Amino acid sequence: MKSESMLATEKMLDVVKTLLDEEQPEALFPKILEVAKDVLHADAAVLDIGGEEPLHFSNPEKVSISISAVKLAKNEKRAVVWNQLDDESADLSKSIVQNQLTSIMVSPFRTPDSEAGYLYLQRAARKEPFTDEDSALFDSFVAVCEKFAFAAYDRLRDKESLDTLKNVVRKDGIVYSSKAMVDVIAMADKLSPLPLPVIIRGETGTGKEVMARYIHKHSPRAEKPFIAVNCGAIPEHLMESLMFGHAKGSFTGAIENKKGFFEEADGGTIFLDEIGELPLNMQVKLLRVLQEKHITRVGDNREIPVNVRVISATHVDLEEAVREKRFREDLYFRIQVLPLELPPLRDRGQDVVLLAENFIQRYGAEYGRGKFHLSRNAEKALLGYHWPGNVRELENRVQKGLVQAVHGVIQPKDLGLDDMQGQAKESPRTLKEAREAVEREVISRALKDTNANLTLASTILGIDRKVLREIMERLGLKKEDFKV
Ligand SMILES: Nc1ncnc2c1ncn2[C@@H]1O[C@H](COP(=O)(O)OP(=O)(O)OP(=O)(O)O)[C@@H](O)[C@H]1O
Repeated sequence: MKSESMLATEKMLDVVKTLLDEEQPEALFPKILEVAKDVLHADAAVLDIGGEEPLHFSNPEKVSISISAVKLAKNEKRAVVWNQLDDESADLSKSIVQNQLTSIMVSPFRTPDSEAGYLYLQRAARKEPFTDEDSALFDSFVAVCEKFAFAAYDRLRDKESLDTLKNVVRKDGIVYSSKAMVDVIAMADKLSPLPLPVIIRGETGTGKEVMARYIHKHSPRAEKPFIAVNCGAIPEHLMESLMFGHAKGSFTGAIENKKGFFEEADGGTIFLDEIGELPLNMQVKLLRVLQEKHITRVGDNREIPVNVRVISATHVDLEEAVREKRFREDLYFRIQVLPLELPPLRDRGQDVVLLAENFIQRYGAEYGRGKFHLSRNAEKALLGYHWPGNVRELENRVQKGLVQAVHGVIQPKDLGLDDMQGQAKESPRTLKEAREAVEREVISRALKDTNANLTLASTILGIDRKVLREIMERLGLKKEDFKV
C-alpha cells in the first residue's frame, strides 16, 4: 500500500509533467485551471488572463464570482481566502451568501503580457472551507504555474525567432520554408483575387486541397462557401444529381428537392479534385455550366443561375488524357486558365523536417502524448526518403511514429524508415531521382573532403558557391553533418 504522502507526491509529479508537456500558452491555461480545481478540491474555478488580448477560462462554464474578492487580491497583490463563517467584510459576505458559497480563494496570476490576471477557486455550501494549509498550497501552486506560463511564452518567442531566422512560414495551415514553396505561394497570392478558374497540379498528397482552400480564403469570395468534391470518389450514376441537384420524384429515392454542389457553392468556390476522373458525359455537362453559368437539376427543366469559381486539381497528365480522348479538349482549355504546380515533397528540402515537427506537435497534443522530438537519425531518414505519397504519407508516418516512440524520441524505425533510406538511395525510380542520388553522392564527398568548407567544395565541384548552397538546400544536406 502506498502511503498518503507518496500518493500526494505522485499526484504532484503528474501535475508537473502535464503542465511541462504543454507547449502553447493558450493550451496551458485550461490545464492549470483543471489541475488547480482538482488539487485543491474546488467546486468551481476561473482563470482570467487580463492584458490586451484577455483570455478567460472557467469550469463549470458559468461561475458567478465574488468581484470584491478578486479586487482585494489584486489590490493586495497576494492570495486571499474568505470563508463564510469567519467573514467580517460586508461586501464579501453578501456575495458568499448570495452564491451560497462556503469558501473562496483567489490569487493574482501574472503572465509576461499581463499583471491583471487572477486564479479563483470556490467551494460550495456544505463543503469544508479552505484551510490555512490549502492557502499555503495555493500560494505555491500559483507561483509554480506562473513560472510555467512564463516558460511557455519564452518557448513560443524562441520558436518564433527561430522561424524568422530559418524563414519558416506558417500560413492558413500551410507550413514551408523552401524556395520551391515560397514561389508557389507567391503565385497563389497572384491568382487568388482573379475571377478565373485555377488548376492545381501535383502528385498525390502534395497539398492540392490545402492550396485550393488557401486560394479561396484569399479571394473576394472568402466569406462565401468552399465546396470540395472528389470527382474520383462519386459513383457515376449519382454524379449528376450530386453536382447539380434533383427535383422531388425524379428518381427512386428522390424524396425531396435537393440542391447540388454547384448551388451550394453559389457565390463561392467549388473544388473539383481529380477532375481527370470525370466521366465524359459529365464533362459535357460541366462545360455547359461553366459557359452558361446556370445549372438544371435532374428531373427539372428550370435554369438556376450559379456564380461559382472553379478550382480543379489533378495528379494525372491531363494533356495525355486529352490526346487519348479521355478528357475533352474544350473543357481542358476552359479550366486550365491559371495553372499552379505543387512540387513533390522530395523537392522541398528541409520542409520535410519542418512538416514532420509540425505534425508531431499537432498529433502529440491531440493524442495527449506530450512532447516528442525527432532523433538526429530520424531527421536524416526523413531527408533521405523519396516520399511517393508526399505530405499525406509523412503525416501518416508521423501519426504512427508517435504511437510507437518511447521516451519522447522518434527514431527512424518508429517512422518505418529504418531500412527504407538505403533502399530509396539504391533504387531511384525516375531519372530525376537518379540525378539527385548522384548529386547527393558527389556533393557529400566534396563536403566530407573539405571538412564542409563550401568555398573549397564548390571549387572541387566546379560550380558557384551560391549554386552549391541552393542544391544543398534542395537535397536537404546540412553543412554541419559533414564536419569532422
Ligand atoms: N504545406 C503543408 N503544410 C501543412 N500541411 C500540409 C501541407 N501540405 C499538405 N498538408 C497536409 O497533408 C495532407 C494532404 O494534403 P491534401 O489533401 O491537400 O493533398 P492533395 O494533394 O489534395 O491529396 P490527393 O492528391 O490525395 O487529393 C493534409 O492533411 C494537409 O493538411
